[in-house]
Amino acid sequence: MKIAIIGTGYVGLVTGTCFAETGNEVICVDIDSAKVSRMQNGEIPIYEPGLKVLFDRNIEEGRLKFTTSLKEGIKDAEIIFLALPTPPGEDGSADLKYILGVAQDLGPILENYVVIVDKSTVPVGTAEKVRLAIQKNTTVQFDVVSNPEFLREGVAVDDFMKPERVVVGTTSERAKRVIENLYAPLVRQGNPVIFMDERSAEMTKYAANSFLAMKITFMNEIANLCEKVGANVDDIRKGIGTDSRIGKRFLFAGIGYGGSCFPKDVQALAKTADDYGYDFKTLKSIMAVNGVQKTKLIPILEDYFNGELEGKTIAVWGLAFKPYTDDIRDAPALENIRKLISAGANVTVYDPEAMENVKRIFPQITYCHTAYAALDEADALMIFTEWPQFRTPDFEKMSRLLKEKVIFDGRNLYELNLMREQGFNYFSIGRDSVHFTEFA
Ligand SMILES: NC(=O)c1ccc[n+]([C@@H]2O[C@H](COP(=O)([O-])OP(=O)(O)OC[C@H]3O[C@@H](n4cnc5c(N)ncnc54)[C@H](O)[C@@H]3O)[C@@H](O)[C@H]2O)c1
Ligand SMILES: O=c1ccn([C@@H]2O[C@H](COP(=O)(O)OP(=O)(O)O[C@H]3O[C@H](CO)[C@@H](O)[C@H](O)[C@H]3O)[C@@H](O)[C@H]2O)c(=O)[nH]1
Repeated sequence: MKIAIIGTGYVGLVTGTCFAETGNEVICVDIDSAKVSRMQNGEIPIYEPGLKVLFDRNIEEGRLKFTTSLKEGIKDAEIIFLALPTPPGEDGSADLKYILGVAQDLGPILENYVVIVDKSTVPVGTAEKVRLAIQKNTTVQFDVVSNPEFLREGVAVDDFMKPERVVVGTTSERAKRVIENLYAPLVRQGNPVIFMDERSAEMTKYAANSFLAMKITFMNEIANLCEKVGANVDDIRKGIGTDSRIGKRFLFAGIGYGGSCFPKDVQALAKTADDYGYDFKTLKSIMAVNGVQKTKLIPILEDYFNGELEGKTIAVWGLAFKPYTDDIRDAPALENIRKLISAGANVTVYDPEAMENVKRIFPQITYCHTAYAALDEADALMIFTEWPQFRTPDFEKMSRLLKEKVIFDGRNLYELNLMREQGFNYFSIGRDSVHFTEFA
């Protein structure tokens, strides 16, 4: 099939590349001309494990192309995906200016029947808005389908190629057949393509993300209570996760959820609820709890240094909002670094992939080539992302480099007994602290 992808970011590029991999002819369109010329020269603009191999192969075999021209991109396309940004507007609702802008532009250039697919995360009613915006400017027949994307960054290729389910919102039989054919190679193992109406598909995406954000937030609150009552949240996680009604995944307590999706999608669903006059209390609590959780280690760090961070050097391991990505959108690390800087601390950081992106926000901090280099003469270590290489470090080397043997761990990487054996003061989430040094 001939497919056009409009918007070649994380979702657009993964979608385009993976559909090229299953034999389709794909053209990716983006308004960012620098990004398009990099891709035309074979350079991949994002770090996503496993994507580069597919990207290279499909360019080489002529199934994956890039352009800045919408008209050229959609020529002869049977399916047009909209994988455009839907950032929060000033009032927290999803800003539809990118989606509706492209929809306006599509009308006059459509030539034949086409299925237009919303892959972006969009509020209930958007498919209808897109349909009206296109219809204004064309007499050509088309269908608008809602097909929300559930991939996770860091494992996006796997999630896309082997989806647990594909959700498709459409009431058109013609569009349904086209989409069924397109996804057939990806759901061969028996995972379902679930058809529903457009509004339900749009709502499904927000419900999924908000539910997951709620699961994490609930565990973070259990963790906060564990600290007070002297219980261990990791044991609680194991104890409840084995109940299949609860499930093992997304129960890891830490310094809150971040990324380009959960924060904005929970907020957008809350805004939709407000717009419809429904007081969605759970969503409001999720946002409030997560807001505080992200920097909960800072007051503990301040107490440790008797309220004085001025002139202290704080080493940071991990900047990305999660491992295996260079994405720093709404990463908890950023807010923590902002607080450290305003308290007068010197900050030395290491992240395997995300340092270039953070340099644009915090040019004044020190970027190190290795995790250990960040520790040299530092007064403390803070951990914000659970990159695997931080899990079994050389503790003796760390002891030699750090001025004080103290770790503030936002991702619960180390067992408490290990920290006791290694002689580290250690503060984590939802577990007892380990401290050899008396502090305020
Ligand atoms: N990132 C994820 O993990 C993920 C997963 C599922 C769903 N989503 C949703 O998918 C959508 C896209 O997210 P993303 O992370 O890929 O965004 P992104 O910011 O990485 O990419 C969007 C791309 O669209 C381009 N663009 C903007 N206006 C354009 C226009 N008029 N014409 C052509 N291109 C244009 C931008 O230059 C950019 O390259 C959002 O609604 C998001 O909520 C994201
Ligand atoms: O047990 C957990 C699991 C995750 N997180 C945090 O939650 C955030 C989001 O993680 P994850 O869901 O793995 O990453 P995303 O790539 O943002 O993916 C989410 O957002 C995407 C965009 O909508 C959806 O497509 C995915 O299904 C959904 O998982 C990160 O900050 C994680 O550190 C935790 O704190 N504890």
